[in-house]
Amino acid sequence: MSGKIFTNRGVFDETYIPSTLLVRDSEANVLITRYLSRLGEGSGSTDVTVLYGSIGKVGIGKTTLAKYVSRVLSKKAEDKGINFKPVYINVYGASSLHQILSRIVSELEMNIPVRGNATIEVLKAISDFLYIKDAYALIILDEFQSLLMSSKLSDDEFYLLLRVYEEIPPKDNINRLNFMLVSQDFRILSYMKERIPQVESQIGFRVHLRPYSSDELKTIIEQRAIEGLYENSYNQDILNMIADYYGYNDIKGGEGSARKAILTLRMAAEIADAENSGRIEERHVREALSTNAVSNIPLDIIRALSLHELLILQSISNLLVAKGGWLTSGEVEDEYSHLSYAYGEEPRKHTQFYEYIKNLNNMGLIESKISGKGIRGKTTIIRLPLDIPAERLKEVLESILLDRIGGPKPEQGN
Ligand SMILES: Nc1ncnc2c1ncn2[C@@H]1O[C@H](COP(=O)(O)OP(=O)(O)OP(=O)(O)O)[C@@H](O)[C@H]1O
Repeated sequence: MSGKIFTNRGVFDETYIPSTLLVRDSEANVLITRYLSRLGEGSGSTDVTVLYGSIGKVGIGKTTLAKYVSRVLSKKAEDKGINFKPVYINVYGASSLHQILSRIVSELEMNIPVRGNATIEVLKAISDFLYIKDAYALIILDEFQSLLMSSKLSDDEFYLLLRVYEEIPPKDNINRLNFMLVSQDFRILSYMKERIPQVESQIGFRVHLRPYSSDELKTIIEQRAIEGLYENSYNQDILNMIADYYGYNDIKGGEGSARKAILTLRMAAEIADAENSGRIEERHVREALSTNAVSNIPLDIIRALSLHELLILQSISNLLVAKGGWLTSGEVEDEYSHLSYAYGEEPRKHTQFYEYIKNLNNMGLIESKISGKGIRGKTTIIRLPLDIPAERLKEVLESILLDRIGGPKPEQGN
């Protein structure tokens, strides 16, 4: 059926990080060198680096850079015989310092119970653990501004976490816990100044990421094309069209989003593939751009959903990707129940499920109506609004769920 376009669809996934970063490589190298020398040095206070983007610009590689740096650091540390443990946490929606510390404990694979322990005890345990293992941790806190803007952590708790070296001096005076704070834009610096000035004044490194220019986007999508598409299925003009469309410059503006450029290339490739064509042509790119399907997912709203709303939305997109059309609420509830177990969660009861459906409907994330009389009698039927593409939503939700609760558990619970 298909097979002339893609060699590896996986490289177009939102969470895929190439083995080398061709753009942002200089920022990556600076960060890697800095952390590496600190790992070697040992002593010193807690190191806090801030990585931030530009107002209103998304998909510009903040998360990618942070994860890439920690990946390379892991390898380099291993070569040097240093026990290095990177921890990545998206703190969007985190409810307390205790919860964040629990995540750190589990990422570090520490075998200690955290429930019932005071926050300070958990932090001490982390510090002791690193001391005993002679290990260094780099804690990446993504979407850090969301914490600063909420009142979930008190100022004291921020200090406790980010100046852990001062609060809990390690036994051998070697600081083993460092932080990288990732944020949407520079306002993180003023929020920090306001709430935690002593941390702000000690920031070791500030890295500002700008939206990508069209040349940078060309490099990024060419790398994906090489890794994921047959060599003769695309040409440079196709890549240029996409990169020029999204590329940012001071005169024309532009979104500068690598995410959208990559998705557009993928969509054009999917359209060509679906036509059983051997090449991606200009019209495929035009269609991918004009369906504009890449831009209609209200990320902010989706990220603010509760876990079970996310699971329900994920069930709906799974079913729509598989079969399209309108779905009955019964089949959505079944799918939701399976999915919840797969993620190790107890599905909510029927009444609550309906509440969630109502909320999602009110927020414009789904459409629902009562079906006319059919074989099954009257029932609520559901679909996604036409401008939200199920496949893309599915990917977005998978990545949000991965950040929130990790991937589905290997064995299907039910
Ligand atoms: N320098 C790069 N090289 C290769 N791929 C990149 C690069 N920067 C971003 N990408 C890709 O673009 C997509 C979006 O990147 P990422 O999630 O890092 O952006 P972000 O700025 O963190 O987004 P958001 O603002 O939504 O949090 C990902 O698929 C990522 O792999």
